[in-house]
Amino acid sequence: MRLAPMVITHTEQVLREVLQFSGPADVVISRYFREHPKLGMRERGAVAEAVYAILRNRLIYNNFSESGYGPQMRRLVLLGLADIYGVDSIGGIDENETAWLNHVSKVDRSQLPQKMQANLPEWLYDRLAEQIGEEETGKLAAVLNTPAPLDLRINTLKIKPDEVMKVLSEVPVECAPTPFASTGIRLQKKIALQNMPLFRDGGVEVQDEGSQLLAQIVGAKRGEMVVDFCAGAGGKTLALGCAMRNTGRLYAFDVSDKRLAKMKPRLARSGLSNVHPIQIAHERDARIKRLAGKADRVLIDSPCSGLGTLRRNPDLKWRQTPETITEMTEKQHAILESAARLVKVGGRLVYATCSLLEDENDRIVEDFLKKDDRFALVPMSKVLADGKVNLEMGDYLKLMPHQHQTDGFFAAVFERVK
Ligand SMILES: C[S@@+](CC[C@H](N)C(=O)[O-])C[C@H]1O[C@@H](n2cnc3c(N)ncnc32)[C@H](O)[C@@H]1O
Repeated sequence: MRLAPMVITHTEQVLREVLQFSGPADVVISRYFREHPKLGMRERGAVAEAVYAILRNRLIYNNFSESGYGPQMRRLVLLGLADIYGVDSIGGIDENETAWLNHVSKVDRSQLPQKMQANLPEWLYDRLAEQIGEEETGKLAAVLNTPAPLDLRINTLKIKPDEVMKVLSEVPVECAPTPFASTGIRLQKKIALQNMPLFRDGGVEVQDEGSQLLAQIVGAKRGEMVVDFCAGAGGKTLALGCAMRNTGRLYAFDVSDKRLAKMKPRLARSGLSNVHPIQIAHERDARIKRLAGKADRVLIDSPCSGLGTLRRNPDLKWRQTPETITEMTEKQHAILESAARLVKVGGRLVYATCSLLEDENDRIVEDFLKKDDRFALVPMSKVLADGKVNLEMGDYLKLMPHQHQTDGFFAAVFERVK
């Protein structure tokens, strides 16, 4: 089916705003759709997909667009639509544009310079290449520039895994248990989950397998006191509450009331009653001090650059800079130091990010261990073996999209020994 010509103009309008990078792309796109309620579902899908394709392939498209003609924004949009739907499906383009698109579609992209193929800003490419080498960076970038699969976490308080599989097979949608996280299911295609009782009644939540695994390695148990220090909209809070079988006390702290508000409907669906969401002013808030030395487990799902989630948020690579990373690391040091106070002797502290950068990961935890001798690192290899997770790791959890088919995640586990 051919796309309506208006898809091009709508995409151009959205793209113009998204490329200013003054806010997240998904927020800009959602607002645009709210302001244009008459836009159909198919058109909305095409506009969003095209914008995401342009963000993912920006360097290659900029290069291709030099050979086209007409407004630059239109050229980028046509390249995005052609990549997703094929040249023949784009309605409203003239013969010259068709010929140009057919010409560039024959370019062998594997012959382009590696940095252009990676479609990453130069500073980020260089940092990743320094960490893992150019070849590996190329493989990582290739996967980061593809859409993520849809992973679900089963809320075992409400439903059994085989019942979920049965419901999904009736959709029908191809799915399989995730390889590492114990209650994960990976779907081969996106489905309209929001309308299904399976989702509405809290049987499943959307959550990347990496994020699920992170909650799993916290090891939260029945009856414990657990703190989710940067709980946000509660992705990991819900998984922790489920692991605790809805017993004990689970504090969900965050500085953002907006994010905590988004947790509310998710909590209601989940059936959890052991969660206490609390808005704090900052990481040294007096309300935190009352819990000092009392928590069995503290998870810090730290604010970070989010560069491990580029499959979902491709705009982040263009919005982050070396300066924003430096600011972020200052925050990360401060949060880790402060949240550590909550852990009781014998308790565990988990520092995690969805960043791929050692500056936000290894460097932060190395510095922490140097400064605070009450904590000892528990090697991730041991944490995973104890949790019967079949995954090879060294001292830290380092999930990589091209190796583990998850978002990029980092985690380190510490035990308070004195
Ligand atoms: C990676 S997100 C958390 C995602 C969430 N854990 C989940 O699984 O859905 C990081 C969170 O840290 C919060 N944050 C930022 N600064 C903070 C601080 N000083 N103390 C506590 N939370 C903070 C942000 O508002 C954001 O929600």
